[in-house]
Amino acid sequence: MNEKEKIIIELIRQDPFITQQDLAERLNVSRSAVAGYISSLTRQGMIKGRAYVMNEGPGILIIGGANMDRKITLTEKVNMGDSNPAATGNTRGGVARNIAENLVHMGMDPNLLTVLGQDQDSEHLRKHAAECGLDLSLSLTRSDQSTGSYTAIFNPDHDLILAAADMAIYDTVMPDEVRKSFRKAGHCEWVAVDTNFSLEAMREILTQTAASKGTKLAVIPVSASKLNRIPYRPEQINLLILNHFEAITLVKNWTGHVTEDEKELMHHLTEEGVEQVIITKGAEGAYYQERGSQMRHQPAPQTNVVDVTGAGDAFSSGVLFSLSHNNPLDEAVRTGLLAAKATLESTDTVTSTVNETWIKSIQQS
Ligand SMILES: Nc1ncnc2c1ncn2[C@@H]1O[C@H](COP(=O)(O)OP(=O)(O)OP(=O)(O)O)[C@@H](O)[C@H]1O
Ligand SMILES: O=c1[nH]cc([C@@H]2O[C@H](CO)[C@@H](O)[C@H]2O)c(=O)[nH]1
Repeated sequence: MNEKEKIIIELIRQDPFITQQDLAERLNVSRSAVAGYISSLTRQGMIKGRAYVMNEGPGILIIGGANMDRKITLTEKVNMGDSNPAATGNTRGGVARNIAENLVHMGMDPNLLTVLGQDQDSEHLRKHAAECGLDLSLSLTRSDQSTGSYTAIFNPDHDLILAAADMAIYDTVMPDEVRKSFRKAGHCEWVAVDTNFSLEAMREILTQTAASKGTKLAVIPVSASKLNRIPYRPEQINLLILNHFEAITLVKNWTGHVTEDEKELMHHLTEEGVEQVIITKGAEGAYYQERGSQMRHQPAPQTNVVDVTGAGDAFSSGVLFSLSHNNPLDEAVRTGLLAAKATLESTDTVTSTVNETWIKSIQQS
């Protein structure tokens, strides 16, 4: 390496984006002479090439259900034990999948670890994921199981009468499959898990997350009946987002205390060791608390409810987006409430209204 080449290397080290023209001026030589030095340095292996630096954003792994949802809305008051006139429709669902799709719309690049059958529903879910850019490369397939499905029946006012979940496929996920997927995923800033997988698989998810330095864990229950799939390791949970009824049930399961009071529910969950807890309560909005501080509350914004499915998932997506972009919990809850409002005002479980432009506009408001 001659003197000029040594200076060029030093200048590139100080500013990897320095142009050949700038180098020429600093060395008092022509730009074409600089081009000659650069090709010589490249041949010598001192310069490996020019590269664009991508903004990868925070890595986030979402784990849990990807279902087909069947929505049945009665057109008249329910008549139990009889045939009821209704309007039906199918949509994509699954708490983990809904959250992952919302995050893709918001401009993030989440990886979804789920399990799908080999049927029409899985074909539809895979095709849609490919179209919207949702990464399913870590997901598993079962040829002998049906893709998860969720059938919800609503009264004419859009209130849920009952829902039925066929999700046996999720119980087939084995801890060693979870281990392999974590190895493939590499480092993530956040792991967010719903409670569709079995307790054994969930244990492995918590173990793998704890073993990955600096990775935060969010747990988002899908229903009160699946709360027993959360391993009792509250101190490993950085963020717990659950609705009021789930909070009452979890506190009872974990501590034996029976209470409906938000302050007491928060107290118990944070005392057990959870770092940040958010309890959503329908039109009342969200209560939240960080361990060692006071409970706070934000009311839900005025909303014209069209369809309630997916509101909780949109809320969780807004919170995860905001926290993974290093915003404080107050701001994350505000984003969650606004995402839930947009979803409630749409018939879609995941609404395309909540997208990158939307995120920018609410950040400025
Ligand atoms: N009737 C409503 N009016 C206004 N906002 C609502 C209403 N219902 C739900 N929300 C919003 O959605 C958020 C989540 O709703 P909720 O507490 O019912 O959780 P969830 O049971 O997980 O929801 P879902 O199962 O319907 O997705 C609330 O915190 C609130 O912001
Ligand atoms: O047990 C479950 N019930 C419902 C859901 C999903 O909840 C979504 C609405 O919040 C809906 O899409 C359904 O599939 C799930 O993933 N597991």
